[in-house]
Amino acid sequence: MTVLVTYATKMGATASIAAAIGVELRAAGFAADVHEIGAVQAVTPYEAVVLGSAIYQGRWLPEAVRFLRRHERQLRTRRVWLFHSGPLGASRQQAQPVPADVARLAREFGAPPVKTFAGNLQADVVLHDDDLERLVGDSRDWLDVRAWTRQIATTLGAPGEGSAHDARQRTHDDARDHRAR
Ligand SMILES: Cc1cc2nc3c(=O)[nH]c(=O)nc-3n(C[C@H](O)[C@H](O)[C@H](O)COP(=O)(O)O)c2cc1C
Repeated sequence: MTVLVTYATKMGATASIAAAIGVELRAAGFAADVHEIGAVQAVTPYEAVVLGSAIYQGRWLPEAVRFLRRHERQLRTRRVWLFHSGPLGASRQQAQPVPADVARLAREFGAPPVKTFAGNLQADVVLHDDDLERLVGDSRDWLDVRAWTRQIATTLGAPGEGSAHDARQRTHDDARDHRAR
């Protein structure tokens, strides 16, 4: 089974989280492709998708939301996990609200609750902004990232296994989408 791990980032923190998820999935025996969202043409080669975005001003990066919309039909027949990266400093462990557009799509996919990961803020990004300057630093929690990924691996089951019914359903839906284009 190959898992797609894809992400939207402005400053790289979410990219490193996605890379760590890929490493952990491979350690669990899965094939995992890790790509920035703009580099992904199709989700059809994948049985499961893990997608994350950085949060800015309470919202996901627009390319992440566009991706979810563009691939909505295919994602409905795949296992989907979503995460976002944001909180810093003293609030780093606080789960962040899921933007309404993302929450609606997550429901469509039957995805589990969106996971919040703590983020990273580099000093050069926030020069002359006193509020943000106080939050500068790397709050990322690699143990949290690994633990969440292990749960995904457990849910996906042993590598190579997969419901034949699920696979048939995906093939059927993908073929229908292809004809509809
Ligand atoms: C201008 C600005 C706005 C931000 N807004 C939020 C926010 O609303 N919620 C949040 O949790 N984090 C917020 N953050 C923190 C970033 O999400 C965090 O630094 C994240 O890890 C950056 O990810 P990236 O490096 O992948 O772009 C903000 C950071 C900046 C610089």
